Amino acid sequence: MIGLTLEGITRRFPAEGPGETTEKTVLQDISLAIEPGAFVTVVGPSGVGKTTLLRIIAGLDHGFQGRVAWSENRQPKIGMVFQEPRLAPWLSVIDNLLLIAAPGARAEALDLLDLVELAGSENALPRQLSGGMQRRAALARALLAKPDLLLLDEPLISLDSTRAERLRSHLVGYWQARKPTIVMVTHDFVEAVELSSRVIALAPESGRIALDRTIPLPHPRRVTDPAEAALLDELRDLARDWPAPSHTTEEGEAAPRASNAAMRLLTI
Ligand SMILES: Nc1ncnc2c1ncn2[C@@H]1O[C@H](COP(=O)(O)OP(=O)(O)OP(=O)(O)O)[C@@H](O)[C@H]1O
Repeated sequence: MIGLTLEGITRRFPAEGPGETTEKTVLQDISLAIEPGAFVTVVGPSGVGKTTLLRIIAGLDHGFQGRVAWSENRQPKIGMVFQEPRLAPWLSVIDNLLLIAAPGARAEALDLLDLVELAGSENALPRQLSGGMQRRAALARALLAKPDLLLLDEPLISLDSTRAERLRSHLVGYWQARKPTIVMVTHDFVEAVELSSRVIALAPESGRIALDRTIPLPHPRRVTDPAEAALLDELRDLARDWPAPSHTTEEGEAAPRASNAAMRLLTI
């Protein structure tokens, strides 16, 4: 198991647009120690820098100030699921999975496709799948690589609520069995509180950490548990002034986000 430490991470992007001279700071002085085997969820409004933080941790963004250090002084094996699935369009789903897997991994790849509820789609080309299905294939591909650190950018967005519920439970089962360290980004507070061992909220404007809570509750969790309910209330209070995000449906169309997460927040 691998842990990581973020020390004073600050990310500024150059000014955009003619006449704009001020740099844009999206993350400011983010310092965190993430325990080996933790399941950390990062929440925050759209544009606050959640994806940027994942990209910095993944080593895909080098333009930041600060430091990322690993608990064992070695570069971990990192699996990342991006918001866009990034499957090779000319390869079938199973071949996309096997592209970066060890030889002889076909049976395991099929098991993982089953886990993400894509059994029977292994020979389809990515374009024959919906956006949500492609994202699930990308999740299976990341799991097959057996990463020490799994970085997930909204992996369950746009799924219908029943399927999302099942996949959450599969994801927790995978985490408990394998104990990779997970850092996940989500807009869904209930998802954050149901799944993770720690929730971190980033504040708009300042780009700093607004909330950092560990969740020492066993799984499966119930949102009616007082400790969970209290944390949800705290997150809702924080988010009162956040600009409304938008999301993408299973069919890949932009849709107003009056959907799952909001409904679930309202009904709990
Ligand atoms: N390469 C870049 N150059 C300039 N600005 C960038 C770059 N990458 C990200 N940004 C800006 O940084 C901000 C944070 O982007 P990021 O994608 O990390 O936000 P986010 O919190 O993940 O948003 P969302 O929830 O909508 O995915 C955005 O305003 C974005 O436009």
